[in-house]
Amino acid sequence: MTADQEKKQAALEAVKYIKDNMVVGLGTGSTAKHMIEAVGKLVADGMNLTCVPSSDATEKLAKQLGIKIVALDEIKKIDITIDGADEFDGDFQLIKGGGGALLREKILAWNTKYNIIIADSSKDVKKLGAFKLPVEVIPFATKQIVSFLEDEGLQPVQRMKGNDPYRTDENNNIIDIDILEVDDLKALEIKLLKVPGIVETGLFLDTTSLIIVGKEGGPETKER
Ligand SMILES: O=C[C@H](O)[C@H](O)[C@H](O)COP(=O)(O)O
Repeated sequence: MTADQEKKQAALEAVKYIKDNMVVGLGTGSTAKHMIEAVGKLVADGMNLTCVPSSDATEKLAKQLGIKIVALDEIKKIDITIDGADEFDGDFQLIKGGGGALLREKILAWNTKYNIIIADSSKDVKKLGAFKLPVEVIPFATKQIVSFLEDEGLQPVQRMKGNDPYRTDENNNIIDIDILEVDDLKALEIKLLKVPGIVETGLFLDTTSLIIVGKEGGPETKER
């Protein structure tokens, strides 16, 4: 099975949790894309769903598929959000933001009753950190924060798009850092979020309820 087939299998399994009249959070990325297409089919088949997108790209695709989109402030709580991840570990901790959507994704996750993560089997790791952790920062403070992260030994690299700094949907920059040697992720998260100008990190430590992994022989569902 290819990674993309695993992603699709996980996505199709996850949409089974969606019921009529739900408010659904739509994640971002290549795995989430399969899920959004499947949600589009549910809607085409007559299901009444209201969806909140986690990025401009997701919003665009959802609209093309005829999915009803609302802004987060138009609803009280999201019933289910289905999103991808760059890595997950045995404690349901994640690294997200490879595609730069971590800030809105984390806001959605926090405002969701039940968060489902869908992934191909390569995302399953013993310890988070082979994938660099994205940190979203405001442009005004980016250079200073890079320097701070260097002093912390986190080997920061500012994300670029060609010759220009990468910009998120919220017009911020991303700095990718190396956390492979970090054992206490909660302490790291607290330390980073205290720095003025750091808006959010791609560490999702306690929002996930269910992880569905695409696998040869059928999807594996891990419940927290
Ligand atoms: O910013 C992007 C998101 O956090 C994605 O959900 C994450 O990067 C996983 O993306 P993909 O499903 O393309 O591997």
